[in-house]
Amino acid sequence: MPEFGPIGVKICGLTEAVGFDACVEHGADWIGFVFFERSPRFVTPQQAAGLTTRGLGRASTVGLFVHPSDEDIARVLEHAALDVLQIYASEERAHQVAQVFGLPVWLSFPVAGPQDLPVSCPVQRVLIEPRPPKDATRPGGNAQKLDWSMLSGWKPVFPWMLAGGLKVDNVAEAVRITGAPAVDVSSGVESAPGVKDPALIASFVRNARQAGRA
Ligand SMILES: O=C(O)c1ccccc1NCC(=O)[C@H](O)[C@H](O)COP(=O)(O)O
Repeated sequence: MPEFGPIGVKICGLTEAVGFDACVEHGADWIGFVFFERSPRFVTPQQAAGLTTRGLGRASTVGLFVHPSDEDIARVLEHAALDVLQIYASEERAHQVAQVFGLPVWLSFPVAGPQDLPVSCPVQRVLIEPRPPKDATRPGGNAQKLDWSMLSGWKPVFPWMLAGGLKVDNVAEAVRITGAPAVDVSSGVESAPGVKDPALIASFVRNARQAGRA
């Protein structure tokens, strides 16, 4: 798998070949698939498998699961080759998933205030995301932005990624303020929920990379 450069870029919630191919062409480090049925970005294991084969060896694939059982994950892995499991669950459950499947696990940390920022990394990487509103129908992918200033004094020594409300025109500022080593976007590179826009993907990757070099 490619090593990521100054800043890692993940594009999440791919549902179709046009968007997937744009991620590969423009050099995204990770491409994410959402296995959460209530999401507009939901894909079946078979759909994900069809897409992952298009980018073999050129980008890592990430499967996103919300409070999954082992069977939920196993059902997907029967079809789709995933490099990383990103989960919304407790730290204990994330650790268990890593042991059961032997794959790198990333855990989402919903953050409402500085008290929610993790002090250690229970798995391979943590995702720092805004805590969703109470009436949200999903725990992420809501185009909701974190108050980045909250992270300015937070200096983790473990791998992490910034997510939530990132866009072509704010990713550089987000990286500058937070010092994020990697960024994750979904809504910000879409023309409609679940439909990725190749031009926005290209600009997002370029702007994130430039920010990482600054
Ligand atoms: O995207 C979804 O529909 C989704 C459903 C359930 C859990 C998480 C989900 N998305 C998470 C993400 O795609 C990423 O965290 C993303 O970077 C943040 O989303 P966005 O604010 O839309 O860029």
